[in-house]
Amino acid sequence: MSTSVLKIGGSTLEKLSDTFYQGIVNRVEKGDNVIIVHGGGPAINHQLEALAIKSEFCEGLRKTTTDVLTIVEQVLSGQTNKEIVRKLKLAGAEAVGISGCDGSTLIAKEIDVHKWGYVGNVTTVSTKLLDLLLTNQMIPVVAPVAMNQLGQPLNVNADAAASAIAAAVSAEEFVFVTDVDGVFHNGKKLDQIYSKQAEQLIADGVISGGMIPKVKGALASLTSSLNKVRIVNGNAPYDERSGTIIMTQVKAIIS
Ligand SMILES: Nc1ncnc2c1ncn2[C@@H]1O[C@H](COP(=O)(O)OP(=O)(O)O)[C@@H](O)[C@H]1O
Ligand SMILES: CC(=O)N[C@@H](CCC(=O)OP(=O)(O)O)C(=O)O
Repeated sequence: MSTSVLKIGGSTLEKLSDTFYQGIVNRVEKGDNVIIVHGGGPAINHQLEALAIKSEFCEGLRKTTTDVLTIVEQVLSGQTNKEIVRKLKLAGAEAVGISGCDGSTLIAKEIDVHKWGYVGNVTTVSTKLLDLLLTNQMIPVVAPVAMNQLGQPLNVNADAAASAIAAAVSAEEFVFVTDVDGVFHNGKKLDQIYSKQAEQLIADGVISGGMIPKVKGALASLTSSLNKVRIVNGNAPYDERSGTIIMTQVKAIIS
């Protein structure tokens, strides 16, 4: 039995087909463990705009005031999370939507209150609730809202939350599902990139914006049990050649 973590980006959520969800359910029926971690940046933007609440990004992270935090939690936990749960139910599986606050799944620490406000980096992952759900054939669907040690909710980038979870559950597979076919360089999709190359592409500005936390999250989760992470398009058919694979140099030479 293998454990997979799928991070579904807000960029692609609205466009995912029934076949995508059916694919997840088929895997669960075969006995695989699947954990979904989702984003929802565009839906948060939409709601903030509707309420005329200003929000800006600094180095890819949303500056999160008390007002922004309320909307982030409402949209991610209350809206986006439940939409995914319902899609999975329609596809034939039981799913349970949680946020990182539930069962202390994600404990985080403020990165820099002056710069970002209530934004955190995950410091601890508890896998208890995830295990409980998986052993009962329920798909955990995790919204990236965490808590600090004092119970203060913190907004966490969804790619970083997924990466922390993939490492904590020792996932055999970790996939970022987004709105592009993979990492592009000079107009061409890169089929695979090694860790050093990935760092260079970030430094050169080839990998920018929302692709940065994905590639950094992929690099952070690479271990001996997880030697490759894939970035794929949620709206394209999935096969062995799909997307961009991020892998460590050493593993690439051995395999
Ligand atoms: N080198 C690159 N290759 C592909 N996409 C890139 C690259 N650099 C930046 N991007 C951007 O990253 C985006 C994906 O990140 P993001 O919009 O945050 O998606 P998600 O909501 O799925 O997390 C792409 O749509 C693209 O605009
Ligand atoms: C701190 C921070 O920036 N949090 C993100 C959380 C959602 C997210 O990451 O959504 P995507 O995966 O769709 O980008 C935000 O507020 O937008």
